[in-house]
Amino acid sequence: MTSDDMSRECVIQAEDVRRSYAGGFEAVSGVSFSVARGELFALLGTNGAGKTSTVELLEGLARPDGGTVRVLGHAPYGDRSQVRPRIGVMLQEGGFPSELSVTETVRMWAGCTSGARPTGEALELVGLGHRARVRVKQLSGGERRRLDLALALLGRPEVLFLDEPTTGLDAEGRRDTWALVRRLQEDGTTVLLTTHYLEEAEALADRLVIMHRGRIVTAGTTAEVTAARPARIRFELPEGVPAARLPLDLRAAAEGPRVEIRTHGLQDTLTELLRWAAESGVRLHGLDARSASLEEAFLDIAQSAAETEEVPVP
Ligand SMILES: Nc1ncnc2c1ncn2[C@@H]1O[C@H](COP(=O)(O)OP(=O)(O)OP(=O)(O)O)[C@@H](O)[C@H]1O
Repeated sequence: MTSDDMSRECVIQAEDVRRSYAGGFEAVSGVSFSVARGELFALLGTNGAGKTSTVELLEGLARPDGGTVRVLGHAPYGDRSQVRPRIGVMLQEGGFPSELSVTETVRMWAGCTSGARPTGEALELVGLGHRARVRVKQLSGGERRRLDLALALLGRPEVLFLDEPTTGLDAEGRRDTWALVRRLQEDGTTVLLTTHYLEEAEALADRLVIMHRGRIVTAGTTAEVTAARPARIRFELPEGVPAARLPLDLRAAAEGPRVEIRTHGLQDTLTELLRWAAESGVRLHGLDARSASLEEAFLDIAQSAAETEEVPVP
């Protein structure tokens, strides 16, 4: 974070938070992070890592069994009446009465929301204006997600909790939602996002954490999280050019004509490769060079976390 970020008001704070379920199973085991005003913070993790269990504490749906959570300076469970009007929550399952039309659903919600946006505006924001009269039961899965989002945005929340906001949306719907989330953030909304789409976190998040089995295993910006992982260069050698002709240190990466090189010095390795190709008059088919993605970092982290947990066979 820059010093400017650090001076910004801390809007969400979790400190050594714990949550257990009946039977004593601890789903959240000492999680700490903070989110500044206007920041988009992503909570990522393996299945069952404890993301939803954590977010529910921030939304005021349950009280932590240990540690503290603060949203806008209040305890979200204990001071619910202070926090609830200022936050928007998009849950994984909206659970609307399916016989109501889209407009009726928004109006019903607006009835219990102070300072609600006009119904038409809320629907236009999420691209559902043309479906206003349709019954909820006739909406597609993606359209229901949009309705969930419209309801979360109805009260112009200062803090928005988005739990898997683009599940079921097609590629265009996903991009539209991303653009909307960016606009809200530009207007100063603080966003806490949980998602399984790492590309989504990469596109939107200022900072993120990755959880596994109730704990945070990595935290930082996307660049920080991916920095330690090698970049990748892929290409295919043309017929008649054996891998043995590649520079010595690049040969080991070849499997037949297909070559995949992993490197911590992308620029130097690429320069060496391209110089060799130019000098040898070799055309590299399908050449693709990229820094490590969040997805690769995530898979690495999940795999190494799982390996350290493996119980040795006696
Ligand atoms: N009501 C409950 N009672 C008992 N255990 C629960 C309950 N809710 C969740 N759990 C357990 O707590 C752990 C964390 O669940 P949680 O839903 O928070 O994970 P998650 O990271 O959101 O998972 P996913 O990515 O799969 O949605 C899981 O092992 C889950 O089975």
